Amino acid sequence: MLLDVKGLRKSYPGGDGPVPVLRGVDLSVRGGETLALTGESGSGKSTFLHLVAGLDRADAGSIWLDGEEVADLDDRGRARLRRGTVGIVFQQFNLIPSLDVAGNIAFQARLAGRDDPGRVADLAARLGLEDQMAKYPEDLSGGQQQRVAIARVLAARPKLVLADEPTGNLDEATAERVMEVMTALVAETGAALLVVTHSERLAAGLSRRVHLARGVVS
Ligand SMILES: Nc1ncnc2c1ncn2[C@@H]1O[C@H](COP(=O)(O)OP(=O)(O)OP(=O)(O)O)[C@@H](O)[C@H]1O
Repeated sequence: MLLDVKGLRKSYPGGDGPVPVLRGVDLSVRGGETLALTGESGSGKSTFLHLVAGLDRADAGSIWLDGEEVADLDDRGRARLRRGTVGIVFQQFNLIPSLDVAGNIAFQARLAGRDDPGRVADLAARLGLEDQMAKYPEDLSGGQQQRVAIARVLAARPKLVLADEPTGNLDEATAERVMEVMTALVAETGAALLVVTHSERLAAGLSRRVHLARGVVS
């Protein structure tokens, strides 16, 4: 099993004490699987992705990712996990403003020691970014920034790709093309893909569907 989550709990502080968001989430994902994670706004989808990527700590439960317990890792171990094992496409893209598109796409792959200019060029072409390579993030549209964020993660060849509404800023045709590229590329590398989405259409194109409600996944 690539990802094995058990009994995951997370609360945030609230005025009247901690507010539980995740109340015991269980989820197992094999390499090669593509999943849609649905759930109402505020149900905890982003919280879940951040915990799996080691960006935040859970209150209880376990996250086994590629044979390692994420909670047991120190900062260096988490950094290593984010460099090589798991890649996350953030809702807000989080591109590096001082790097051009080519630099942004290659950045994570370089950190992971998987720098491959051919792959960067191929990803850029497949995501329709080939004419934007010398531009900086501030000169891109929202949809272009979103595609750079996707290319950056895929360039590093992580075993698990997490994506938070990765087509939220794209028109339907572009969204469809981007999802095709994402699923094709994870299939090529045997990776798994977990996509947060509100789109029925997008969810229908993936191999499994899970729903987060009342703090649990079903
Ligand atoms: N850092 C934080 N501090 C306090 N509360 C938080 C924090 N992050 C998230 N929350 C709360 O936790 C709940 C879940 O938030 P989360 O962003 O995980 O939901 P989501 O399902 O991803 O929502 P959306 O679909 O709108 O992006 C929300 O009620 C949110 O207000």
